[in-house]
Amino acid sequence: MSSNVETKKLTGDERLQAVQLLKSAAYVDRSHIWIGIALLAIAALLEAAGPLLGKAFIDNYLLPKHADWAMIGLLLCANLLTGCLATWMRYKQLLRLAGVAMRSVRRLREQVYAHVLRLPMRFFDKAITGQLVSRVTNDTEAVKNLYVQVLFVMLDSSIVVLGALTAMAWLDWRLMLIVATLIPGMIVIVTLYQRWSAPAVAKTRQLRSDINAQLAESIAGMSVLQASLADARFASRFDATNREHYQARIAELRANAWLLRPALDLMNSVLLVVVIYSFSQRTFSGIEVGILYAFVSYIARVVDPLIQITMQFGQIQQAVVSAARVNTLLKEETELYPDSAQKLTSGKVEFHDISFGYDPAHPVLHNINLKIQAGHFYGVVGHTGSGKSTLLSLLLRFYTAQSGRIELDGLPLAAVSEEEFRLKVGLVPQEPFLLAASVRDNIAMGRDLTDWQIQTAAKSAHAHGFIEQLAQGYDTELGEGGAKLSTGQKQLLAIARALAGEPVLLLLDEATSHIDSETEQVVQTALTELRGKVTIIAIAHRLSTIRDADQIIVLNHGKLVERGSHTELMEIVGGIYAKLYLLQALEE
Ligand SMILES: Nc1ncnc2c1ncn2[C@@H]1O[C@H](COP(=O)(O)OP(=O)(O)OP(=O)(O)O)[C@@H](O)[C@H]1O
Repeated sequence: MSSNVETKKLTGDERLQAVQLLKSAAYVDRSHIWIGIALLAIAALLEAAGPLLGKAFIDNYLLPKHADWAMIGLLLCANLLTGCLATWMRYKQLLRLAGVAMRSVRRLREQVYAHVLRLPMRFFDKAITGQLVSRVTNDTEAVKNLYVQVLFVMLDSSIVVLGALTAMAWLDWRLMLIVATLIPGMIVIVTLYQRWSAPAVAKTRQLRSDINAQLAESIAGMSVLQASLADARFASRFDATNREHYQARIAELRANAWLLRPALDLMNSVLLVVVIYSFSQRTFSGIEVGILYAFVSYIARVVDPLIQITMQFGQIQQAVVSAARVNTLLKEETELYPDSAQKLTSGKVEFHDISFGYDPAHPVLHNINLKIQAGHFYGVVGHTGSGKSTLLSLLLRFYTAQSGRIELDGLPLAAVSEEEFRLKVGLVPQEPFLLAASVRDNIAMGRDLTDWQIQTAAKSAHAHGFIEQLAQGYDTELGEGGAKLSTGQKQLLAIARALAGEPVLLLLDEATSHIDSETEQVVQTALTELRGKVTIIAIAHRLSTIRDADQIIVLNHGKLVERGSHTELMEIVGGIYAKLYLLQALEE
């Protein structure tokens, strides 16, 4: 995830693809863009007419003392009208172009988020949460800046400059050429400024990303952080990063204050001196004064837009880098499953010679062969790190085995459509993930379930009783992470959620490790009642949970070493299960 785009220079290809992404995000709004540009052009041209009207007033009426009030009134009205019209058109185009920018960023954000939701679990093994959040928020925001800057500031400024230069050329092309020297002069100054400030700008961005990452990390691990009295250490680490960020920002502003503004102001003043001096060299006639007025007005008008144009190059660069990062994320491959109509009905599972390693060079599962009968209850046990969760992850299609095959209902796992698979394979993880939503929403999880289905699932999970006791029953809002429930209740709710999809296969990954013995009894009863209806595979550290399973599978260092019922396994002299069981019995 921490792609090389983060730090290295972009290649031509990456740049091209990033620009393509930017174009495609705004493509549907292209008609708005053209209308916005047309409005902008008209507004800029109307504004460029102002000094010309001023010049006509000075040269034709003020200096010759020609009091033609009708014409003077007409000129004033024209000035007022062009000003008002230009303002109105700017307002209309701002609405259009800002709308395009906002919608483009919204589309891009939705596209990125939808993509992230479909990425395989192996992606999240490497992903850094803070960076990922930054990709979806900051980087797409930088892309929005591009639309606002390029479409709005650059176009606006270019049209203003072009209009002013054309009017100046019409008045006096030689003087216009003098003014036009502003353009290369400014490009030099701004390029120097950007070179000087680039390291500080890059550092600021990096540090902002670090701040995000630190925040995300501390919030995710808040309980551990507070319990281990690490808050002071984390706060001082955060302070250090924040201070560095502040210093980098100050360095950036210093470059602006010391180099950019003074150099540009100096150029502006020198240019005015040159223009006024060249006027003084000519015959001082009434007509020249009007032109001088128009020129001074135009110079004042083009300086700012020119600064804006040159300053935008850096912004564009940043937006392209951001778009390239977003693009790298969008290019992360998602798993594609067929749109097959095959239905899962029985929940029979077969592992055929499965070997797998997160790093293929270091397998964690070796030649697993296992047939799991439909409707039966299987327990999986083994020492820590023996590969139990990995076995479930393969079955859940989170990862794909390097060799061997897994079949569900006699079909290769990859042949089942995503919708059917997620509907018919339920998972109860060790940490129940609850949304800050109502009990009902937490069970339905966006699926189109009826109240009856939700309640039936809750009853099967033995959760209905405590839900009814809650203040608003199924409508009770649970707060973030299900803060209002006990750990056991959360787990029962997670089981209800898994059952609500009416799965044929239910997987429990240490669902009873954190709950009290009483709730464990409830879970055990629920599992027993599901026998014959749903195939259950439960990993359990607490062996009492799976004691009554039809079959218990024992893994050791990634190999399937024992299998059988509790009684059968207890009879194996020196067997791993028997040892684990006796050890737990002693502890209790
Ligand atoms: N996402 C991962 N990336 C790389 N290695 C992993 C990943 N998840 C697990 N492993 C490694 O794979 C091996 C098997 O881990 P697994 O989680 O399957 O064991 P487990 O039997 O479920 O352990 P536990 O009982 O502690 O949960 C371990 O060596 C572990 O370090």
